[in-house]
Amino acid sequence: MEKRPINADDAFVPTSGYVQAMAISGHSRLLFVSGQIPVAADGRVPEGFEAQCRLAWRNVEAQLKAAGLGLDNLVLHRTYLADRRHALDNRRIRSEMLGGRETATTVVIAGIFDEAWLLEIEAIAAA
Ligand SMILES: CC(=[NH2+])C(=O)[O-]
Repeated sequence: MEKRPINADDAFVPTSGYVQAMAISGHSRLLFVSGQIPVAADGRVPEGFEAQCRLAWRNVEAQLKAAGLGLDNLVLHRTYLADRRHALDNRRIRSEMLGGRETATTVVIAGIFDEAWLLEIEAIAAA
């Protein structure tokens, strides 16, 4: 499978850890990951955005792993933030959790299902 990042020359080029588009070819499997929430396997919801963001990403990675995939397979992810004030921390933590990997992405400020959850992350991966 080949992933080819695309940033059109005649449009805004992001500098915050994502690409404007991702072309994939030669893949045989797609994985659609539901919104991953900041809830641990034991039902615990950690305090604060930093801990919740890291946990939601670990949950994304767990779903990828369960399907025999990993972070290198990510093509697109979409993050729903409960509050715009978390936007810059979200970028920083996302970049750390992805080890600098850049994919197509969207960040939306939204009401999350449970008020205790400060974000939710859905993803698409290919292999
Ligand atoms: C995609 C986007 N708005 C961000 O902050 O990474």
